[in-house]
Amino acid sequence: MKILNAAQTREADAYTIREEGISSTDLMERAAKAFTGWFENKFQPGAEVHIFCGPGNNGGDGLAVARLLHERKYKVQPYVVGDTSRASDDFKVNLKRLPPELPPSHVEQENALPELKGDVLVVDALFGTGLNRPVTGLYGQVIEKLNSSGATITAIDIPSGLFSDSQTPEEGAIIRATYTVSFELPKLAFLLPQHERFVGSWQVVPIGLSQQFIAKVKSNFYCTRQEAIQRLLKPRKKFSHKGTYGHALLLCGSYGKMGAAVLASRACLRSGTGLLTVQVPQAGYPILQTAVPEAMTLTDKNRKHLSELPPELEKYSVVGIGPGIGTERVTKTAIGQLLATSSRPMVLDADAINLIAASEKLKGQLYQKELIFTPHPKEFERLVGKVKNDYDRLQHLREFCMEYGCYVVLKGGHTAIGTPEGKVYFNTTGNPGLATGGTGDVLTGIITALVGQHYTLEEACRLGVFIHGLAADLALQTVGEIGMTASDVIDHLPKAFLHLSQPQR
Ligand SMILES: NC(=O)C1=CN([C@@H]2O[C@H](COP(=O)(O)OP(=O)(O)OC[C@H]3O[C@@H](n4cnc5c(N)ncnc54)[C@H](O)[C@@H]3O)[C@@H](O)[C@H]2O)[C@@H](O)CC1
Ligand SMILES: Nc1ncnc2c1ncn2[C@@H]1O[C@H](COP(=O)(O)OP(=O)(O)O)[C@@H](O)[C@H]1O
Ligand SMILES: [K+]
Repeated sequence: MKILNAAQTREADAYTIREEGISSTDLMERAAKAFTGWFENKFQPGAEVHIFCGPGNNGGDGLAVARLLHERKYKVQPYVVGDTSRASDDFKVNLKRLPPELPPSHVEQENALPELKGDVLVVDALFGTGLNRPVTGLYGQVIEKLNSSGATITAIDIPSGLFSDSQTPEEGAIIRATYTVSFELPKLAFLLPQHERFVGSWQVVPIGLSQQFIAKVKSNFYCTRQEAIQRLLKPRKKFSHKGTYGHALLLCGSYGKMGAAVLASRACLRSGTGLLTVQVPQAGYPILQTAVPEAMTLTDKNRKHLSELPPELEKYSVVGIGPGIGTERVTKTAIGQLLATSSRPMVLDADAINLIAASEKLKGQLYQKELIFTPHPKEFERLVGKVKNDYDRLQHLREFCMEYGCYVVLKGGHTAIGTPEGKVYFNTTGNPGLATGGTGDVLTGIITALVGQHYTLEEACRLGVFIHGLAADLALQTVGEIGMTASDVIDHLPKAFLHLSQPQR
């Protein structure tokens, strides 16, 4: 699913109106109906609903929603906030369409606002994607008052005051919504951790914007949908054999962190690799052989740390390196050798990233290779330097990927996958149960297995991140978020692959 910026969304609206020969008021009615449908599923009729409308089309949506919810027996009170003498045309049309028994309350100064009780519902229709400056003055005061009311706030399209695709200036007030119901596509702002407290839980409702327009408009940002991932999944062939599905090599673990090697290995095997060889320091040999009998285990000459590469590197189809390896000097040397000698695609995680980040020499060896980095935000900052905010982080992500021609899986709530073309795919699976040690090692194992099975690097990143989150979502049903461990995620990988390979109803 493509993510459009505010200007492109306006163009999509205009294009749809032209193509379908409808009026902008018709499109607004569709949007209001879509919102109302969502609202009816969420809240019982009879509830008290206070709808705050600004001067633009978002306010127009609010007025149309007020009329529709009133028809559906909610106790609605619309408010028209500020000077609406220059309100948008569709706002005016919908103001006129309010039935006589539903007169709007005009809020021209803050003290005209009623005291709202915490148990009422608020619909925020002050500003949408037409916001062009930070919200201050009367609108800002209204937003602060709504935020402190304790009411359940549902934002139409986007929380008022939040810029949809660039950093909101600090002085602007922003609605803290419990729910945000967005039209047709999500906004970039929803996917950034810094906006969690404003956006709350978000949903997209279709309003029939032109798919033709959306398909041809250029965007660097995408949200991954299950249907797209299902199309990537390759069924296994009847006469295939273990050689068909790649021979993965994992270089993981150090004294005290052999668990990382076990987790990455188990996840790799549960993600369809044909063969797996794991090289661990000597101290890890009995551990690996016992915990992961399906894997072949090689040992380093060093007892505690990775210090050398296995012979015949080229016989492996992919190399995954990093989980639990530590940052010893000998390990850094081994990574230098790997980058210098291997022509295979590589998945670089954890301390492999930290060692590279700390060495200009190693960074210089990254060009012209097939590389996937899987940093969490701290590791990413070690690679690219301190970032100012989430938008800045995305910019660094795109620049890093374009400079080195690599993929970066920037992990987090909506993991962002950067590509060498400067595209970013946001993942849509996963839950806070994943916020526990070892789940990143699991992801390394999964992506390594997929690259070994000849998925392209982009496919391996997108499918790998999606399936990792999906396994965690399936694990929710039995272990919940709090009790979830990395091993639970591995245990649910088979179900996750099954789920993806079955046609969805
Ligand atoms: N007819 C259409 O094309 C559709 C539009 N839709 C709605 O329209 C919204 C966008 O509408 P608009 O483009 O009218 O934009 P807004 O409703 O966000 O409002 C823009 C108006 O607010 C003013 N404004 C912007 N920032 C301000 C600030 N900080 N303080 C005070 N005033 C400020 C602008 O000068 C302009 O008059 C979408 O978010 C969506 O809710 C939907 O109804 C779908 C169909
Ligand atoms: N709140 C969250 N919601 C969804 N996924 C999360 C959340 N927190 C962490 N994750 C995921 O969990 C994994 C954590 O990886 P990482 O930080 O490397 O852990 P570790 O190094 O302990 O294995 C990543 O895939 C990340 O996207
Ligand atoms: K809004």
